Formats: sequence, structure tokens, C-alpha cells
Amino acid sequence: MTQALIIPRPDDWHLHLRDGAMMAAVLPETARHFARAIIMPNLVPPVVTSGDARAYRDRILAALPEGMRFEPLMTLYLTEDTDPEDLAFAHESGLIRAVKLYPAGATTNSASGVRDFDKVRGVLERMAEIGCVLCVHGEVTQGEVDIFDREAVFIDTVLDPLRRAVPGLKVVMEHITTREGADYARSGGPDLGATITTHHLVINRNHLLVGGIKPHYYCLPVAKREEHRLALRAAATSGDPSFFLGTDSAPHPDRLKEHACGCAGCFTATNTLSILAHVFEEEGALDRLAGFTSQNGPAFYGLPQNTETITLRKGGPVRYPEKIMAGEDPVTVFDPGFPLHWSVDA
Ligand SMILES: NC(=O)N[C@@H](CC(=O)O)C(=O)O
Ligand SMILES: [Zn+2]
Ligand SMILES: [Zn+2]
Repeated sequence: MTQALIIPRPDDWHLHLRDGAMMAAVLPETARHFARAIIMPNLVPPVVTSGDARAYRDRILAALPEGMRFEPLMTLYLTEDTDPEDLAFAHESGLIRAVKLYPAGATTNSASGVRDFDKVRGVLERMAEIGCVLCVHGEVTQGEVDIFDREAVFIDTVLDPLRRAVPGLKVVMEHITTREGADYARSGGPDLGATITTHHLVINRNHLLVGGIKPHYYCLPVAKREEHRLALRAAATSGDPSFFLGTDSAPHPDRLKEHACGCAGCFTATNTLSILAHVFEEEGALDRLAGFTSQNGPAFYGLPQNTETITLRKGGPVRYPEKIMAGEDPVTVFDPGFPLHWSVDA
């Protein structure tokens, strides 16, 4: 018996498209299934001004294959020098939907991020006034804080004080990886949301480290203990509108992942929906998949839900490529470690 599930066309509320040949390779992988995505601004150099965002949006649209539709929802990379007037202009004109906060040095291409939070207070207050969402990479960067504790410490020492200092600011905790993250997001009221990635619903830190290091499972925030993975699964499948999908699909060439100092990022765009259907079915929550992938995100961002639908169908094993090519560079597709049976109708 084949089982089918029709859901509104999903959106991805946290996506890395990169630029150039990599963008050309990965953009169709997302546009095939997703209507819109929040596009991360951590290019080198980063997307800082409205001019940068407009030029990047135009490059994305130019790279979109004939016949595919996709709406990039642009973001600005918050720096200590961000001009609040330029930001407000970009937001009011509909060019950007959010601003991204990277603590300096926290993750891939975050060197221009924020060191001194007092320096961005004025910009954050302006954002609260105009209703612009702040997306946050929530990890502290102090060398003395253990990498597995960096998210929980960030919540207590940075995020909570920041939200108290700037009431009314809409914040998305990006790619939460801990029970503490899920609990904080759940208790934060309507101005606080959290994205959860596909891979953090599937892997814990054992998958990364036991039996040999698996560079394609290395991402930031790093996968935590099993109890945290289970807390994320409970949150994602709970139906709570605070939680929505942000795949954080983050492609890197294999030569930089399989390296003595491998880059952080899992490339999941290709098989994300098949994996999510599998996870939600395992949790007995297929009826809540649409909320997570297609409804809670637009509601948080104040955007309409997509009117088109996609059909997921359960059948024989789903085939997907082990790697895709970005120019001459192979990029490994995330391997969930189990066969997938849910496919998306073309
Ligand atoms: N998630 C990751 O491990 N990497 C992201 C950056 C980020 O989202 O932190 C990337 O740009 O590669
Ligand atoms: Zn991040
Ligand atoms: Zn990311």
C-alpha cells in the first residue's frame, strides 16, 4: 500500500547557498522542493549592506534554472558598523526579511561578526521598532567554554540579557542543538522562535565520533548527546509554533571537509524532506510535518503560507546521489545512516 501526504510547499528558514559554481550546484537542490528560504549572508566578504543583499539576490535569481520558481528571502550580516538607516531601508523595501547575528569567530565565515554587544544595541533597538527579525547563531566563543556547552552558556550569558535589553525584538534561535535551547525557545513567547535542522534530528555526537571521525557529520553547533537529540525531536514534532525547519544546509567541497582542519557544515538540501518524513513518521507525528516545514515559519515571519502543495509518497527505497558536483568539486550529500522511503513527487 502506498501512503501519500500532501502538505503546503515547504520553506527553509536557514539556508547557505554560497556563490558562483557552488551556488549553481546547490540552488536547484533546494528550489526543487522549497518555495522560499532565508539566505544566510556569510559569504566572503559577507553581505553587509542593502546593496550587497540586492546584488546577491540578483545573482541567486540569475542562477535559478529555467522553469524553477524560488524566492530568496535575503538577510544582512550584522557587524559593529552596520548602518541602521540602510538596514531599515532594506527591511521596509522588502529586500531583507532578517538580520543575522554571528558572535565573531563562532562558525564558518564569522570573523566580521559581533565582539562587543553594546556596539549593536542601537541597531537592535531600531530593528525592534520596525519589526525586523534577528536570527542568531547562539554559541559563545570564549576558549575556556567547552564546545558542547557553548549554546547553553550563550542562552544564559548573551541571549537572555540581550532580549531583556531590547524588548519587542523578534529573535530566531538558529539551529538549536540542546534541551536548554528547546526549553528556552518554548518559554519565550511569540517574539521568540527556533529553527531546527534535519541533521540534528538524526545524529548525536556518537555518530560523529564513534568508530572514526565522520567529517560530513561535523557542523556547528556540534551535535550533542542523545538526550538532546531526543529533546529536539520532541520539540520539532510537538506542533508548538515556536519551532520550524531551518535546514542549515551548508555545502563545502569534500576536499575541505575531509581535511586535517575540516569545515563545519552538513549538506542536506537534496534529501531533507525524505529524512523529515521518516523522522516524523517514527515519532507518530506525520500530521505535524506540515506545521514544522510549511506553517510555523511563515507565521513567525508574518508571511503568507504557500498556496502550492507537494506530495510525499512512501514506497521503495528513495535513490539520491551520494555526491553532487560543484564545478570540479564533489560535495557529499548528508547520509542519514538508514534507507529512506518517502519521496517527493516531481
Ligand atoms: N552550520 C555550519 O556548520 N556551518 C555553516 C555556518 C553556520 O550556520 O553556523 C556554514 O556556513 O558552513
Ligand atoms: Zn550558524
Ligand atoms: Zn548556517
